[in-house]
Amino acid sequence: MDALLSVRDLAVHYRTAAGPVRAVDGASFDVPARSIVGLVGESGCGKSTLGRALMGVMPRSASIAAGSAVFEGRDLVTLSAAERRKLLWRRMAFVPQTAMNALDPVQRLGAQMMEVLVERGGLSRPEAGTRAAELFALVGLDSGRLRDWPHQFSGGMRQRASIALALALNPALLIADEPVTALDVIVQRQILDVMRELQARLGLAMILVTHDVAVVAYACDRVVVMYAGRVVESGPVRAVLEAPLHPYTMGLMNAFPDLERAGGELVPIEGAPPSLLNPPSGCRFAARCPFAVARCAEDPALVEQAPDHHVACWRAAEAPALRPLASEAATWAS
Ligand SMILES: Nc1ncnc2c1ncn2[C@@H]1O[C@H](COP(=O)(O)OP(=O)(O)OP(=O)(O)O)[C@@H](O)[C@H]1O
Repeated sequence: MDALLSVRDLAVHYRTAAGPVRAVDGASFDVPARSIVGLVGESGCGKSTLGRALMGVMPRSASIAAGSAVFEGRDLVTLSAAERRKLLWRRMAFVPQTAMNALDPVQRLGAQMMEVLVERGGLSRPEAGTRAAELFALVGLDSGRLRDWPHQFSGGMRQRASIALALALNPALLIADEPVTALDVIVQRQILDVMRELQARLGLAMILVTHDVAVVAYACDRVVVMYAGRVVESGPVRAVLEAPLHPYTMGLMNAFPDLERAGGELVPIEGAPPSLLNPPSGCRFAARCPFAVARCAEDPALVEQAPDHHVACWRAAEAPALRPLASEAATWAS
């Protein structure tokens, strides 16, 4: 596969007084060029940590403990800080969890855009002015609004502006952390449409971090499902969401409303992900899994169960029989 980014056995730990929190504990997946990959899982599964580790924007207590992340042929894990900084914005860019974190509230949007284009991109001021207007148009904003302050924008417009800012220097990969979470469903769809359009028009690849499987279904080409710091299933969106092989993915599918149509009973997965301070041995989902068997006390490896469709579950071969059961609320009631 023509992967722009190849992540292998990546582990990211936080140092805490109670010991290391293994927030990402052996994650492997690929991001092919020109594709949108959804990184999905419940809160606390390590998605944001993984996205931030790839960008190299981590708190001081976090460190990459193992693994590799090869982007355009170079391992991000072993790059020096200076080499990393060169990639940031130019080859890979980040849209943080809330747009207000990307935007400076006391600077007009145009000035923020100019700063990136002139100072980081080395454009002349006239070139940067033209490019800023282009970028605003690209995300569906009127260039006249470059004179506005962030507070004059709605949530959706702010998200568009932070995407425009991330795109300023033509990155090949955009990592967006929960880009539509705080927005209502109609605006969510508009932003996801913008992201899809940009992907197609600019040939970008994106990693879209989200807790919402409906967002993945709507906007992504591929999906990586994370649970308790591990990848439990990955593959093309249609294959994974239409025929999930992991019970956690099956459970997530029941737990979210569809972005395009309401209806269908929502069934939550009982319980919560385990603490990553002392993660359980064996399959980490076993304690919440309605299909757990004795074998689940051993750790299942992530294997290619079907072409390009990876899963870490001892019972993956039985998935066709388990899926109908997983769609029943009674199965998940403890
Ligand atoms: N700065 C930190 N110090 C210690 N532990 C942390 C820190 N940040 C996150 N964690 C822990 O790391 C694990 C993964 O968190 P992370 O935020 O990456 O998950 P997530 O799936 O992105 O969830 P969310 O959507 O809530 O951000 C959690 O157990 C969390 O408590």
